[in-house]
This record gives sequence, structure tokens and C-alpha cells, in this order.
Amino acid sequence: MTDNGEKDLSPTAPEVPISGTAPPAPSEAPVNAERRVAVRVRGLWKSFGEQVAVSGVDLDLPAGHFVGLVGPNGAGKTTTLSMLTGLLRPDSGTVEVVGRDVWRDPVDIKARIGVLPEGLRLFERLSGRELLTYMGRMRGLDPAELERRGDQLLDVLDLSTAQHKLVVDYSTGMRKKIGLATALLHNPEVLFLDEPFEGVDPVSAQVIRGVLERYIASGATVVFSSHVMELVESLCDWVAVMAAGRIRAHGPTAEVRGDAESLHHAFLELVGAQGNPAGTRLDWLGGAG
Ligand SMILES: Nc1ncnc2c1ncn2[C@@H]1O[C@H](COP(=O)(O)OP(=O)(O)OP(=O)(O)O)[C@@H](O)[C@H]1O
Repeated sequence: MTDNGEKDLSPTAPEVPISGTAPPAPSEAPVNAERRVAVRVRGLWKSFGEQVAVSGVDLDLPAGHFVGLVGPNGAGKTTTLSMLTGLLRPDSGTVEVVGRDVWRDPVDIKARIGVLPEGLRLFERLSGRELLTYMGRMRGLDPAELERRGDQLLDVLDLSTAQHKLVVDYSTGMRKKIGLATALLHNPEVLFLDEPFEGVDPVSAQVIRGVLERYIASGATVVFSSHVMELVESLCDWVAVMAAGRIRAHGPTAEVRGDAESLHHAFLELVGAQGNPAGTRLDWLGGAG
């Protein structure tokens, strides 16, 4: 445990020797993705009035990994992800993504990251294909390359037949998939996803998973938030557990799980949710009365 009660596992992580290393300048970034830090967070704070949402987060997220940010409702995951991606300005602290300060160099950073935010707002009156074309042009992609990538993304994400349908008529899962396509179109170095599997059926989830695994295999980094522990355990090789605005543990998934039966059990222990007495309090619930 560290001074702030956090179970810091990263220094013992053999394959991720990231602690204490300086962020590499992009031009001299080593080829070995294992040694790079994708996201470096120092002293991050955010309050909304009296409510402290994020209270002093320090974190190094390793490049080339599937990183899960997990925590109970209200833990501060969305607020943290919003600050990591330049959508929400921190009260204090710094965020570097691929060695660049998110708030000092926002235009450059936005070209290097892809974001699928929670409650993504899309241009509802465009078709899926038009949305991709619009986003690709905004990103400055060459039209022929944009069409090629659009074709492939629509095909792989099983949206080809719905490509001319208006986004307003897409289902929840289809919206997630077209949102993912727009986030991947410019081939970002780091992809941030807030609850990417929420409302997605198992078949679509498997498709999204396949796309992300292929993306990671190319050396890119995915950071995603979720409270579905089984999903995180099966997908992520590195996790950070957040509760009440703080990081409670972080490191390779197997190390955060430790001797616990599963990541789910380790999570309950870390966030102090074991032995919830709700069952004894709701003595009126159930039965014929
Ligand atoms: N815009 C806002 N105004 C006021 N309070 C906010 C705002 N955004 C977040 N909060 C508060 O900050 C805390 C952290 O919220 P956040 O959405 O980051 O949690 P989360 O871990 O993403 O939760 P969930 O899993 O339920 O989505 C909560 O107490 C929430 O009520």
C-alpha cells in the first residue's frame, strides 16, 4: 500500500517497466511498446461544486496494452477519462498522452487519439456512411483512403447493409459501432472508450472485441472504462481500480486480482463493498406481507 492507501502493483510488473521512466519524446520513442507510457497522469483533481469527483490521481498507463479503468458508479471514471482526452479541464494536475501535454497541445493530441465517450452525440440526420465521410474529412484524410477505410470498417463492424440508414434510426449497439468506427478512422495511437459494451448484444460485442484485439496487436493502446468485471478480466491485461475519486490499485490484471477468486472478488475487497447489509435492512421486501 502507498501513503494514500493505494495498492500499487506496477513496480513489480515484470513486463511493464514503466515506473520512474521519463516520457519518451515522440521522435525517439523506442520500438518496444512495452517500455512506453501511453498516458501519464500526475496530481489530477476535479470538483463539481462541493462534490470532489477526482481527488489526486497519479497513474502511468502502459502503451500497447488493453487497459481497463474500473470502479463502482460515481467512482470518477467518466470524469477521469474526460480529462485524459481533453474534453474536461482539470482543476489541477497534468495529463500527457504519448508524451504530449493534453492541455498545452490539444490539436496535436486530438489527431493522435480516438475517443468513444459516454452518451456519444452523433449527427443524427446523417447516414452511417455520411458520418464516416464527414469525420474523415474533418480529420483531413485523403478521399480515396477515406473511402477504403470506411468500406473496411463498415464491413468488419457489420454495418455495410445499414450504411445508408440515418444514424437516428440506428439501435444502441449500431450507434456504439459507428461511434467506434469514427474513433478508429484516423488510426489513432491511443483509443479511449467509455463503457463501449453497454447496450451491445453478445454478437456485436464479439465483433468489437475482435477489432480492438487486432488494433492492440499493432502496438496501439486501448483505455476503457467499465464496471463489468468479467469483461475487464477477460479483455484487459492491465487495470486501474478507482473508487471515490482515487486509484485503489493498478497494475497487470493478474497482480491486481492477486489471490482472490476473480477480479470481481478483488474489486469488491478493494472498494470495500463486501458484507453489504442491504438484505437485513429491507425486511419488508418480498413475501405476501
Ligand atoms: N457535470 C457534473 N456536475 C456535477 N457532478 C458531477 C458531474 N459529473 C460528474 N459528477 C459527479 O462526480 C462523481 C463522479 O462521476 P463520474 O460520472 O465520473 O463517475 P463514474 O465512475 O463514471 O460513474 P458511472 O459508472 O456511474 O458512470 C459523481 O459523484 C457524480 O455525481
